[in-house]
Amino acid sequence: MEPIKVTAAIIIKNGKVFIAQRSKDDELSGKWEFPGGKIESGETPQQCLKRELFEEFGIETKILDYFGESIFDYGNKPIHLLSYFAEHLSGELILQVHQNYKWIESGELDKIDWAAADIELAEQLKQRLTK
Ligand SMILES: Nc1nc2c([nH]c(=O)n2[C@H]2C[C@H](O)[C@@H](COP(=O)(O)OP(=O)(O)OP(=O)(O)O)O2)c(=O)[nH]1
Ligand SMILES: [Mg+2]
Repeated sequence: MEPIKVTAAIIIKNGKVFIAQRSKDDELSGKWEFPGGKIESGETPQQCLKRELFEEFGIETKILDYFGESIFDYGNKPIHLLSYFAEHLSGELILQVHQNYKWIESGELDKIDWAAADIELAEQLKQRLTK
């Protein structure tokens, strides 16, 4: 089956990484993620990510460099997660779909209860940021 393409943002501010917790009525309830969402037809990954960050948090962002990817199958549908660094330009963060968010130190990246697809990505990010 063709994987579902999903974008994920790595937003870093004052040395801390932004992560969000999926909501209670979600398939991956309580798990933490790099926020983003499914790429819609005709969209580039960068356009998708900018749209998702506005829809989910009401923030304007600039999408920066590609970081890395992860392919994971939760059982019914493989997910191809594409991550990009992003800068928070403006707008107060307001949760629209998540139950919580936090800014974490890079050293905490391997201590989070991640959605399974994110574990490898978080590990790669920790190596990148702590070296
Ligand atoms: N955005 C995002 N999704 C992730 C991550 N890790 C992970 O397993 N996923 C999975 C959860 C979902 O099954 C799938 C799609 O992400 P999503 O629920 O954010 O999609 P979306 O914002 O477009 O929401 P919807 O329209 O489907 O409700 O990707 C991640 O770090 N970020
Ligand atoms: Mg989403």
